[in-house]
Amino acid sequence: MSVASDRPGLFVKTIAIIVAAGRGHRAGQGLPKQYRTVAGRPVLAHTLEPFLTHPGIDAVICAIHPDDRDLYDTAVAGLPGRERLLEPAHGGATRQDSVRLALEALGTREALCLVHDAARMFVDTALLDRALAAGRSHPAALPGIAVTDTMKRVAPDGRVAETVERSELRAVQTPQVFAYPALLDAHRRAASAGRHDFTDDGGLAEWAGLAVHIFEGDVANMKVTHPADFDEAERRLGGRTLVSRLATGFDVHIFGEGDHVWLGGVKVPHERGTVAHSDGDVVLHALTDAVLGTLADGDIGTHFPPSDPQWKDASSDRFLAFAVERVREAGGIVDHLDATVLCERPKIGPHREAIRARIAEIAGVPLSSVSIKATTTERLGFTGRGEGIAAQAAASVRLPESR
Ligand SMILES: Nc1ccn([C@@H]2O[C@H](COP(=O)(O)OP(=O)(O)OP(=O)(O)O)[C@@H](O)[C@H]2O)c(=O)n1
Ligand SMILES: C[C@](O)(CO)[C@H](O)COP(=O)(O)O
Repeated sequence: MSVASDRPGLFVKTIAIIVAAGRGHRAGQGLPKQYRTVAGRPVLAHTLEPFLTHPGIDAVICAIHPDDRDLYDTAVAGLPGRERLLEPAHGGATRQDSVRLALEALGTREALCLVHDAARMFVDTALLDRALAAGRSHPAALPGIAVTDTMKRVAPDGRVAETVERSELRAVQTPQVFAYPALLDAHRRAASAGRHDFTDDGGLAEWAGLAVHIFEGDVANMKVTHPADFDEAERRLGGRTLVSRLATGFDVHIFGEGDHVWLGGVKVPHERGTVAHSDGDVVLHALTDAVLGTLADGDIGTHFPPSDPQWKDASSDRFLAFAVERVREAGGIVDHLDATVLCERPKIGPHREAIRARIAEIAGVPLSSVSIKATTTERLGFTGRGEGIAAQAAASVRLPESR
């Protein structure tokens, strides 16, 4: 595993940094992409396994976002080679910052260092073998693949400025490999120079004056970046296709004594409260049923029976979080949550944005995936008479076809 230090040109240790602190904005939905499930496992677990089980790699460290510790712990639980995984470092605002912070956290000297994107989940042993071989011969080496399309340089107005000679071009991937001290020095210099915008370590190493070499990459080593990449990743790992499902939910609570109601996880002042076993949050209850409906997995009462004293006065956050987690465990993605509140009062408008934000937080979806609407019933019926409050909801998800 380790390489003898007294052999010139070789290294005591080989370490791998997996950068996993990004937010995955381009991937669109839900959790940061490295924690989303593909073929039943988080992307990060797929990515880590070949590194943790490669005989030429001594230790692996991830750079993670400080908010993601629980997701990270879940993703790495039970991985083979787990004992080689170091305590994660906190990443930074850019990929470049995340790499530097992981390098600083290592404090290793005589090391050969691989840097890899958590989002490249198809790295295999052969590519790692090529990376390690290249790293032993060059201070900096990157996997590259020849481009097969004709390349144009394009002006901001869309006009083609020139056709670029493609035989000289390579699309560069990770794992990129470096001598640890040279890479740390290059990162420190770049940060001191106010540069935080290098999209890969190869570019930063080049800027720092290192001789950067290319070795053969792998066309299969894609980076999951856009939503469609997840469908492609699922297809490769088992031929599963995601299909859309839509379901609805409905809930009612009677008004009783109190000075507030809970709506979408937000405490809304009102001259009445709700009579309920839990906190009586009709919005979260209707949404929970809608999400469970997409799985044909019963309803809120199936999983949290009102007869069970442990749910007495329970905050309804956990009901929706549970339902969303069921979708994710099934390898699915929650695409959209929509609810309409039916009541004469309280007025929902002033609380709408707070409710949307709270639901997005509970469900782990972007704000743009949550919609809250409200209507009176023109003084008709129980809501019109102010006897109670109701909510109806819809949820759309994508689930593996086999579900
Ligand atoms: N501040 C950041 C930004 C990115 N990354 C990591 O760098 C890799 C490649 O970046 P990219 O695909 O751009 O990921 P994101 O930044 O998460 O995606 P997006 O740009 O769509 O938000 C990912 O594994 C990502 O987690 C990181 O560790 N720290
Ligand atoms: C490091 C990288 O994967 C090499 O192709 C790429 O530069 C990451 O780019 P992004 O802008 O972070 O998606």
